Amino acid sequence: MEGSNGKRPQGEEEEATAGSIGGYESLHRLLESNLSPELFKEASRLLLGLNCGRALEAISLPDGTTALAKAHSFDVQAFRFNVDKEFLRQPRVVRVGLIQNSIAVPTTSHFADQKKAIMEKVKPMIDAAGESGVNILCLQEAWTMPFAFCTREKRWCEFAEPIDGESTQFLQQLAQKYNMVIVSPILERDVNHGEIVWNTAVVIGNHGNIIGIHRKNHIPRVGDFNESTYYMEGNTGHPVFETAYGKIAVNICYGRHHPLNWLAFGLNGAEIVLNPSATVGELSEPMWPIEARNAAIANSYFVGSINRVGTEVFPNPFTSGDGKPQHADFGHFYGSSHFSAPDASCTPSLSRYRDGLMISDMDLNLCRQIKDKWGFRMTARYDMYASLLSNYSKPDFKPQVISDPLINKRA
Ligand SMILES: NC(=O)NCCC(=O)O
Repeated sequence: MEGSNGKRPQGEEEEATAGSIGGYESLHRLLESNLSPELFKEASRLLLGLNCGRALEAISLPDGTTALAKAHSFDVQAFRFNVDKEFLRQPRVVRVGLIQNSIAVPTTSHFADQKKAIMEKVKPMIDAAGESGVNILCLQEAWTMPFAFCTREKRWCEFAEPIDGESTQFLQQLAQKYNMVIVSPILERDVNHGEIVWNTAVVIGNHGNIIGIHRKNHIPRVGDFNESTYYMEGNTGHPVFETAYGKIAVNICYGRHHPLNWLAFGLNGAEIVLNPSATVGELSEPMWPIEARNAAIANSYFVGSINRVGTEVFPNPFTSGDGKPQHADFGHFYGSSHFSAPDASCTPSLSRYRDGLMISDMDLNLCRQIKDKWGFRMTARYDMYASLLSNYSKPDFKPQVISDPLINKRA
């Protein structure tokens, strides 16, 4: 367990802290433990912003939740995003949860055992969310399996399930039990279209019904992320799911590097966009706290960012055409799940190496308040960009560049 200073005591197994920052769970914990309270307050203000002029409030959770977190050794944190009081609208507070986790057994185990072990591991975390009254819960990308897409081996396709398959049925019961919307990102087997594979989020309603699906729009071709070997770019557009608790959308992992992807969910009216991900430190960590937060600001909605944790070692080494020697793992998935708000505030992040549940209360009225304040939608000039994009996508597009006729003249 983490000590009272946020650092693991010396002597605990090194493996337990693999992925820590000098023994600390997160940058936030590192700063909190090493700065004076005044300096920490200032650093937090600059790093996390302010919400309604104040630092975000932590909220206390029921004893049942903290007991589950202790018993199953996962990080749990909870915060509240406030809004200004309005005269004509009632508050629209929803409680949203994000779950990050490592895989449960080695990737060499029987596939059925791997899936079962992950489901067993995630179940108490879902229970903890349910006990805490979470209304909308999102799991990590391809949560039922190791992120084996680095390997290019086709046998991992066996983890793919139809939309109404085993993991959906498992979650449907929990959604109903806890009256909770659950977003379940899985590897999908499209049984109606030649059994092809997609990277899909299934949105399960609070009555246990399947509201719909979204398939990952942008497929990475970077580093070890050889996902294009397995599935194509999604064909579901940018759906927004109107749930009992608000309008939500799912921007799956690599889609977070595409501002137009974020924009499209916003144009369709999303109030919360969930970003279930699987990404590693060496590749993307400097981008992680920026992109989602920028999307929340630019599109006046909340974003929930989730990344898996740990290092997943595969049976056979692979290369990825980047000149690096062959290796058998992606590197460290750095967790750090968190929420960003339209007013530019964000929560601290969950642990860089432990499983975790991040909970936030958010009043969705903040979305319109920020639209009214900043007017980004009003000032966006969509027609100008629509015409540029339409021209750009034609084969005869010429970039609008005005060259200095004297560019080659000597001074
Ligand atoms: N899962 C996934 O799309 N990862 C790509 C790497 C990244 O976007 O950081």
